Amino acid sequence: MSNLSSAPASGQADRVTAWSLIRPYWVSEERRTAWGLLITIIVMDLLLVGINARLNTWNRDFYNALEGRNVREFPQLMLFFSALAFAFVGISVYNRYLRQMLGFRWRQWLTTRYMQEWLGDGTFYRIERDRLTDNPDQRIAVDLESFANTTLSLTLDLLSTLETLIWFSTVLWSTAGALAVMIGGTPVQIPGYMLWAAIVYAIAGSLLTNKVGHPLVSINYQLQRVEADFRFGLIRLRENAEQIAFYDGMRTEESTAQDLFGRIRENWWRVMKYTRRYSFVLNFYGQIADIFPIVVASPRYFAGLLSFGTLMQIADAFGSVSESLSWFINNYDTLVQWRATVNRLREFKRVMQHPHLKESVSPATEHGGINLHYVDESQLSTHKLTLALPNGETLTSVRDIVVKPGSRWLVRGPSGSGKSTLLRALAGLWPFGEGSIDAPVNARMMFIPQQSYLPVGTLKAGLTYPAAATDFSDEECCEALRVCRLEGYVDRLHESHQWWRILSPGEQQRLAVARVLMHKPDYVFLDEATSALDTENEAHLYRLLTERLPKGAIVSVTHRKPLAQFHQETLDIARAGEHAVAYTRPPST
Ligand SMILES: Nc1ncnc2c1ncn2[C@@H]1O[C@H](COP(=O)(O)OP(=O)(O)OP(=O)(O)O)[C@@H](O)[C@H]1O
Repeated sequence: MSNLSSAPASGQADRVTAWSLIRPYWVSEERRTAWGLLITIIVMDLLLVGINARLNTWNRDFYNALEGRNVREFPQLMLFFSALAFAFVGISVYNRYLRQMLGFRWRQWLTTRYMQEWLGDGTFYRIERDRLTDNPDQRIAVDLESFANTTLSLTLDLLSTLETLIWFSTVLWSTAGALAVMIGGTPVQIPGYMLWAAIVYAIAGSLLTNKVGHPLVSINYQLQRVEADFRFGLIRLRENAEQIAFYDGMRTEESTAQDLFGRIRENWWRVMKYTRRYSFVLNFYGQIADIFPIVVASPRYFAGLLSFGTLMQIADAFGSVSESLSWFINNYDTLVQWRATVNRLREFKRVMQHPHLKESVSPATEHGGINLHYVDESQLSTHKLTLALPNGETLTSVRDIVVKPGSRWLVRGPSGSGKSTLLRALAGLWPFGEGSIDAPVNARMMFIPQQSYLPVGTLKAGLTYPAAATDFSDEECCEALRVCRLEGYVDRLHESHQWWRILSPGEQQRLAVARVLMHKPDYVFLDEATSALDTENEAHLYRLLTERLPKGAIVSVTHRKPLAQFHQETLDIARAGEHAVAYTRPPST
């Protein structure tokens, strides 16, 4: 039994945290490789920081050698520098290579999982039907990539930054010495004063940057959304190029595209405004950083307590410490984008985990919704079925029907009365309303809409969809094409095209019927599936269906009177309020 309207354990939905997005990969079946790569990268990072630290002492010796015009030590120092530089280059290159490898593996793992979750159990359909979230394609294609790579680089950079901080803090503490100041006439020693100066300097900068740049988080979230909307708008335009050209709708399309772009522009101005503000802070901070340590250390240098080499070493160490402490400032842009990406993925994950969430609070399902039961019977039946819209408004009530194997049903009714919605409910895609449906548990069902979906690929793949092309022989496909009067395409079975652009609507409808003939479902539901065909071709296809699926039930939604001859039962659907309820009557021509 499946109750489509079953409410989720609400409350759990909001528990999607950044950590719950990060964790799964690191405990997955790929964890060994993942941790192996991560640890190798961290070791390399440590080596790089070690080399930098060694260069810091080299700096002191180098400047002291220069100041003392020590020609003998100079070549040795250059040789040592070359060795360090070579090691640094080699480790850096492979460090980056492995980071890219790990980032991609993580993205690949996430993409596979998200695709499974999105496509599984009709979630993608419910998300679109109820408009639960925007642009899921962007979340899978762009946000996951950015999430994996940015999380990785931020974490690794933070780790090596911490190591740099510890290392160079010790250098600063030990080399700069204590500063003697007079407070209220009493001499006071401040040990490791350069370190304190670096800490105060970095904290002040971080607080200021956060204050100035904070609005960028939500602006970036919006920006990603409007960028995706704009891209989607252009894709729709491209997909419907012919129709737009027929309508001569270029002006309207241009203004729609301009409107969408206008929203990007609006957001972009805001991004620029706040970026300008925080760039001021960042640049002032960067400029002062060059001179600040020398100014602070100069009293001890002028007092002769520091050599020139040590002053340079202190300036270098101060730079490293304040740079490490300014990690937050330096990565503010990236952090802002990362948070926006995480928020988008959290929302997407929440919606995927609970695609029924909106249904459970919809007025249309608060009294139970339509219950779809899978029963061990060969017939399909409805009980006290009322179809409604997601907002609870009643569409129509449907008289109880029993669709037996081999029976032929005609569903009729005015446009918008709810005929397609009834098919959606029978397919388990529409929970809004009341009553129940008993569907045969092992029956194979096929729903054929007016315009059938054709995947990208060969004509054969389109014909055998949703089965794989390899599930049917070429002979079976050719035969199905021929009987549906598509013999002209028999030789093109293995050609790959965007077939929905090549085949005429009528040909696409014939292809859909050929698909049905090959799959031989127990139940076939045709929703205006032959509307693009002439009466003779339409009758030919219906004759084929009834002859070749003698035991299959056929349910047709159509406005075409001549089709009545192929059906024995009729279900008339009435709009709510126009007639009391929907009713059945014998077919009439
Ligand atoms: N996802 C949805 N959200 C809100 N309303 C919807 C949704 N899908 C369909 N509707 C509305 O439900 C009503 C019935 O639609 P349905 O497609 O079932 O009509 P129909 O009888 O098949 O019409 P036609 O004969 O024109 O194809 C329409 O008014 C439609 O706008």
